Amino acid sequence: MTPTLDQVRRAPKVLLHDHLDGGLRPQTVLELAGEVGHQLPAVEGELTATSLGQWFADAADSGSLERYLETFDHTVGVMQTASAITRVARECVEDLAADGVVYAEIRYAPEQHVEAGLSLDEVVAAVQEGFEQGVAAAAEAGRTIRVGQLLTAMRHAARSMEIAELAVAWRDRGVAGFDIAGAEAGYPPTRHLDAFEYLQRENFHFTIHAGEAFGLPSIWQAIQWCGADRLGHGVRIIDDITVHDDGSVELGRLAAYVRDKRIPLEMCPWSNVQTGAAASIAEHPIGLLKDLRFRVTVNTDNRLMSGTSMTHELWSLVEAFGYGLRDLEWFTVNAMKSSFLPFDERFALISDVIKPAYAALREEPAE
Ligand SMILES: O=c1[nH]cnc2c1ncn2[C@H]1C[C@H](O)[C@@H](CO)O1
Ligand SMILES: [Zn+2]
Repeated sequence: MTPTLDQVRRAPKVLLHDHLDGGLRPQTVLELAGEVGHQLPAVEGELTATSLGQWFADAADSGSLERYLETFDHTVGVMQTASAITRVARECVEDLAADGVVYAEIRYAPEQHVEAGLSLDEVVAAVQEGFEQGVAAAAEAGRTIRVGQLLTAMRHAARSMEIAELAVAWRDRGVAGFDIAGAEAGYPPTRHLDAFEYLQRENFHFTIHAGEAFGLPSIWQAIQWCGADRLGHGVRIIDDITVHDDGSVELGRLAAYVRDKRIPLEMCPWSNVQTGAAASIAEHPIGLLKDLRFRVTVNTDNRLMSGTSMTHELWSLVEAFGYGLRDLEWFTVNAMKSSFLPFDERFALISDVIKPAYAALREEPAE
């Protein structure tokens, strides 16, 4: 059954890969830049929330991860005080809840928010405060959402051990896991091996951006050297899959391992189109990977830069691949199973929230 856009909007959604500094409202960027005197980029015509939002989308639509990442100067630049960070975190949760997201893990790099003198600990506290305000505001608006923080270390920098320790220190106060992000080529995840080994000794969870702008060696290192629980993007796993002329499919050893071990792929279709990792949504490897029953999840990555939302990502897949409600439920249950929440809580969200809601949507009369 093909869903309507309104049904996709109302369906419960789970988001594992969303950057806090990639999801600001354009209006908030404008206001915060005015408050702190941050110089925003020159846009065509008058500088308004609309023209600024368009600037982000155009600049990010670059075909290169490096140029895509340059746009973050203008979001990170206005997120240097506790009040600004708290506001962005609160609005993030409100926006996700309004989009029908019921569970989200939201990431950012604390080390990028200390330019005006905040300590790493104060940054995490400011985000947590904003998340709690956002959950409360969503509840007042009749929406139930649960959120956790993922602390990211920048792969070109050298603070991963410190950030890993910060994540573990906050594990019972809102931080669900750890990640590394930033330019991939030239910065292999093994540079941060000490941090990953520390996290494993602590029985903590982490995901690694890998297989986005760089291919199989990056994925292989993330899994086999670093021990990643999930792959951020992981889209280049497709390079280890051969589709023969007769339609038969052959998996290389790494692709087979990823599928056999049910390693979750945090796929972000529109982000990949912008950075050139996929030519279009219709040609995105997610279609084949889903058919082959990899543990695929659907995510937004950067809602501001991609002008996207969970509804928009899923709806684009419905349009490109003809997915129905059962397919969307499969992505959602995959994501919930792959979250860094304790098992019993994941299980409860699947059986008490996700499954009943999708069953009810399927019961709705066709338009
Ligand atoms: O898709 C991405 N790949 C690698 N790095 C990314 C991506 N999206 C955002 N980032 C970076 C830029 C942000 O400032 C940082 C922390 O959220 O993570
Ligand atoms: Zn990302």
